[in-house]
Order: sequence, then structure tokens, then C-alpha cells
Amino acid sequence: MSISGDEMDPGDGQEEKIFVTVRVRPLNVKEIAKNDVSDWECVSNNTIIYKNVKALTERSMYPNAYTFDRVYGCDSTTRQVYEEGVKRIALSALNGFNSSVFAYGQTSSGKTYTMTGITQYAISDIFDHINQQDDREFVLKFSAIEIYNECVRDLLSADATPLRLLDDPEKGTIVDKLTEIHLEDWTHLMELLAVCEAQRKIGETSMNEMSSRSHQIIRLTIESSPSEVSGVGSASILAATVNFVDLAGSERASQTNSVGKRLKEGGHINRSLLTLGTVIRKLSKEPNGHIPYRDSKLTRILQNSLGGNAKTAIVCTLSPAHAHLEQSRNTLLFAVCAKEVRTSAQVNVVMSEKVLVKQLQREMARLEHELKNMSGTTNDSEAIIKEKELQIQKMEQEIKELTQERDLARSRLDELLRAAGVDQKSVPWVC
Ligand SMILES: Nc1ncnc2c1ncn2[C@@H]1O[C@H](COP(=O)(O)OP(=O)(O)OP(=O)(O)O)[C@@H](O)[C@H]1O
Repeated sequence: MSISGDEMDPGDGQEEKIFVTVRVRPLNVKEIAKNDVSDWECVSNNTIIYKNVKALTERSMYPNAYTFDRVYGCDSTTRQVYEEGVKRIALSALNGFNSSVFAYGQTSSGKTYTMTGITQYAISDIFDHINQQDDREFVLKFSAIEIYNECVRDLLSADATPLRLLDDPEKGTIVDKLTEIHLEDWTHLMELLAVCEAQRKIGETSMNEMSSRSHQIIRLTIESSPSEVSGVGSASILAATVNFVDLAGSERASQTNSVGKRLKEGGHINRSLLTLGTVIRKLSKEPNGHIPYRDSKLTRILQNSLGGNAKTAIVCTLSPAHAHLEQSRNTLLFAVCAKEVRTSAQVNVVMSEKVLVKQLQREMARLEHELKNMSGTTNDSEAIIKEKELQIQKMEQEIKELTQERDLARSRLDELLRAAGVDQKSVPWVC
């Protein structure tokens, strides 16, 4: 697989908007059984409209048409959602840009369904790309984080002790002691994803038998360095991460009939999503003002993806059912704000000690060479000066001799004039 310029948009350090898409899933069996109807229609590649005619005649504070980078109706495939924009963002990590792909939406709207496909398509493309490159060597590292009830957990560790978040002046927020596993191949990926799935907190609610009760971040770190055959031209080492974020779904306790444990989870989920919504809204309206990233673990961990050094795509998922109109509108409002948010991704170049030593050695050799050339030039100049000095001495000697000869000639002339009795003053050429 080759990555074309279109797919691997460089744009180092340039601001760009978050790529926002909306995907509507089909009505599910329960919704059909309740004779619910579909409220939404994608009328073009990027416009989705509210099609409930009765409501159109009512005065509504909500818009009835929304435009995004792409919209996908209920007959769309995850492959389409991936190929038409999300892929470009995800694969930019191969070129050293941090990137993130999020799924956001109410519970049971299709976030996990969409993100599972996107994660696998993207990592499959990353493997293909790596296999076709012989001028660079790649190392892939896999890690997985879960945020459950505001606690951060390592999905690759049997130890459920919450992990601490630390502030790194260069990298931003980092998850302390997070397991990173060297990813070998496709089979290895499938094993790791299965471990994450088994570890992730899933519970049954009345809206989704397999509801994700936590936020999940699958993180792939891609490091690449010039291979032996590539020569010195491309000496940089690139390191970037791509995050695949499957958020827990926003929900109303009344709709999910939550009590006890599920209600508590729902409270945490909604609070962190509220912070995410506030962060996105503030970034879209006053990006230079105070952004409350630190109000939730989710926004702290994803700070770079939301307004910093990253390329970001958000897939907002909707249930089409009329029963979920309010939630769908909230999701669309989130999406409207998200499309105004700008990030500015930079190529992340790192130096290994080996490369650093090599570069210093090269620089020293260059300086030594320059020094030698300079001392060569100095020697030449000294020789020229010496030669000139000799010439000057010779000329001074000649002047001295000529002056002596002139004086001798004058005195002889005086003698001759005196002997001839000629008055010297009457001879004009005798001074
Ligand atoms: N586009 C789609 N086409 C067909 N089925 C879908 C689609 N999206 C979701 N589904 C189905 O709908 C159900 C709910 O989807 P999913 O679990 O992905 O929702 P979710 O948004 O992740 O929910 P939660 O927030 O509760 O975890 C699943 O059975 C899934 O297979």
C-alpha cells in the first residue's frame, strides 16, 4: 500500500480544523418493535437534515440541517467512514504527526461498532505501509487505557490499581507506569485487542446489552528511523502516537433505567463528557481563554488531541430513533462546536543517543576540515605578505642607490661648471 500525498497531508505546524463526521446507525430491533421512526436523513455527502415533518412546522430552537466534513446514513459501512477522511488523520502518525480518532455519541448509537472497525483498518494499513518501506525501520508500541469512574487503568495489566497522571514539560500529560508492548504483527494485535475487550468495563443497560461503561483509549506509538540502506539523507527519527478513542456513551438515567452501580457509572460518564463538551465549546469560541482540561482525566489525557499538537477526527454517532431526538440534537451540537476547533500538528522528531553521537561526530569532522582550510588560507596570506615586504625592501634599496647616483652626478656637474667658469644660476636645468 502506498500513501499518497493526499492521504498523508504534511502541513507541519499548520493549524487545521478537527475533521468531523456524523454516522447514523439503522433502527434496531427494539426501536422497530416500538414502531419508532427514523428522524434523520443524509441528503448529501455532508448535510444531514431533521425530517420529522410535524416538528418542522413547530418553532424549534434547534437547526434542522447540519453540515459536516462527511455524513453517513444507516446503510453506510465502517470501511467508508474510515476511507473518506479518518484514514488520512490516523495514518499521518506514520509521518511523525500525533493523531487521534474519537467516537462520540449517546449510548447504543454505534461508537464501539464504528471504532472497532476503524482501529483495525488503520492498524492494518499501518502494517502494510511498514512492510513496503525499505528506507526506514519502524517500531510499533501498543498500550491501552481505560477511564472508569474517573480512575485511569491499564487495560494490559491484571493490576487494577489506578494509574497516576503526571505533567511532562515536553510531552504534556503522561500516564505513569502504563504498559507498552512491542507490537509484532496482526495476530499479536488481535490478541492484545482481545485482552482489552475482556478487561474493559462493560455492563448491560436497558438501551445496550453490551454498554461500554468506561472511556477506552487504544494507543499506538510509531517510531521510525532510517534503515541501513537509506544513507545519511534522512537521518531523523520520528515518533508519534495515534489514539483510537471509544468514549462511553452519554445517557439519561431515565432512559437507561439506571440504578445503583450503573447510575454511579452514568454520573461519572456524563460528568466527564460534560467537561469534554465544555472544553470543545470553549476551544471553538475562545481558544485563547482558560480551557478546563484539568477538570476531568479524559480531557487531561487528550489535551493535545483536543487543541494542541495533533491531527484529530471525531465520528459522532446517532441513533435515528425519534425517542432519542434530544440526545441526537445534543450530539449534533457537540459536533458543530468540534468542527470549529483547530489543532496544529508538528512532526515529532526525536534523537536517539546513537544518532546524536553520529551527528556530533559529523559536525566535529566538518569543523576540523574548515579549520584546516582556514589555516591553509592564513599560510598563503603570510607568504604573500612576506613576498611583498621583500619587494618593498628591494625597491627601497633601489631608491637609495638611485638617490646616491643622482647626488654623485650633481656634484660632478657642479665641478665641471665651476671649471668652465659658467655661472650655475644661468643654467636653468641645474637646481
Ligand atoms: N452502523 C451500524 N450498523 C449496524 N449495527 C450497528 C451500527 N452501529 C451500531 N450497531 C449495533 O448497535 C448496537 C449498539 O452499538 P454499540 O455498542 O457500538 O453502541 P455504543 O455507542 O458503543 O454504546 P455504549 O455507549 O452503550 O457502549 C450493537 O449491537 C451494534 O452492533
